[in-house]
Amino acid sequence: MTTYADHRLIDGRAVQARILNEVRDEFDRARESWPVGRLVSVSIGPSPEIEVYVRNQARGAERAGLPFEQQVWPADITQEECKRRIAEFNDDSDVLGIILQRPVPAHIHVRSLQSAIHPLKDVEGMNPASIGNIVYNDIALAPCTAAAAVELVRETGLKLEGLEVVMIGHSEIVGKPAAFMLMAEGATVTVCHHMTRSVAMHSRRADVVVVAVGKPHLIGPDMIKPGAAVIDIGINQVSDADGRLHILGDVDTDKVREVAGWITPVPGGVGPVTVAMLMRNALTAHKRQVASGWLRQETLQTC
Ligand SMILES: NC(=O)C1=CN([C@@H]2O[C@H](COP(=O)(O)OP(=O)(O)OC[C@H]3O[C@@H](n4cnc5c(N)ncnc54)[C@H](OP(=O)(O)O)[C@@H]3O)[C@@H](O)[C@H]2O)C=CC1
Ligand SMILES: Nc1nc(=O)c2c([nH]1)NC[C@@H]1CN(c3ccc(C(=O)N[C@@H](CCC(=O)O)C(=O)O)cc3)C=[N+]21
Repeated sequence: MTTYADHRLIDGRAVQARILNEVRDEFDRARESWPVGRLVSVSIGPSPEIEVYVRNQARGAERAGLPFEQQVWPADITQEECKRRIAEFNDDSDVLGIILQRPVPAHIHVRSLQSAIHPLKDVEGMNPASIGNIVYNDIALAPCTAAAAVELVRETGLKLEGLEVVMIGHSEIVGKPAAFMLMAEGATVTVCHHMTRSVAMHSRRADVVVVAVGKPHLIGPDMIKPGAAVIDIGINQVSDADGRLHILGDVDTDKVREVAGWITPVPGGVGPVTVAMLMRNALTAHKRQVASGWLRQETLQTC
């Protein structure tokens, strides 16, 4: 197989560090004018898979200088009680943003809860209003993972205008918003899903391939144009022969890196940048809360 001199891994941890430093500096400045509240993470029921990224979010918040509160609600909590608690957070000016961790138990209607989070506190960009705004090219509060994918394409230095991008996977929280955001940046976007006749036929002619499916090693080197950028969003837990758990992306990284111009590793690629985008969204949410007078009344009361 040909090895291309220009292949390189994109270091998501370095991108994360840069963004978190910027966000931290901005929060330091913002605090001189207005109090900055805390982020509240809500998990419903125990879930080991959620724990990893909640821990990463907590670390990211610390590095951005933001208080982070982790709540775990009982697995048998009712939908009504969840909504009541979310409404309390909406009204609490010390709560900057609400993160509703997925998955939730089967009896909980997650979309309905996401709608209950006030758009000004929707730091994950999951409220239907936030997702709808993406159609209008208003991408300031976009879903963090989709935003991370776009950020990592920018990191390659490729000009997004006119770029041929193939998005593999079209879920509501990742693939669809990522496709819209890339369109907003001027890319020509093809979206593939499980009914696409030949994903390889599309991906092979793309300048950038973004993958969010959830199947380890779905994307091999024969599916990538030499020199293309590959953004691997997949996070799949697999156990090795000794029973130890590892995470793998959707891309066969070792083989694809021989062909690709740029590739994001897993771990150390999209995951850390997703956490950074969450903190950037928190900053945007704070600014919007100030601009809309949301924090004014409370501050006057405490003066
Ligand atoms: N790094 C991060 O921050 C995050 C990572 N993830 C990871 O990203 C991956 C995807 O997550 P998510 O979008 O929530 O997953 P979903 O299961 O919601 O969506 C998967 C998508 O892949 C499509 N698909 C399934 N099989 C194929 C196939 N063979 N070829 C092409 N498309 C296919 C599905 O299409 P259809 O609907 O037509 O079946 C669907 O649109 C997971 O590994 C998840 O862990 C998710 C969120 C955040
Ligand atoms: N409401 C909600 N918001 C989410 O943001 C959300 C979600 N639900 N459900 C599941 C996915 C998954 N996800 C990850 C984010 C970061 C890492 C991450 O930081 N990963 C590191 C380290 C992984 C490790 O330490 O094992 C890495 O890839 O390098 C992983 C996974 C967020 N998700």
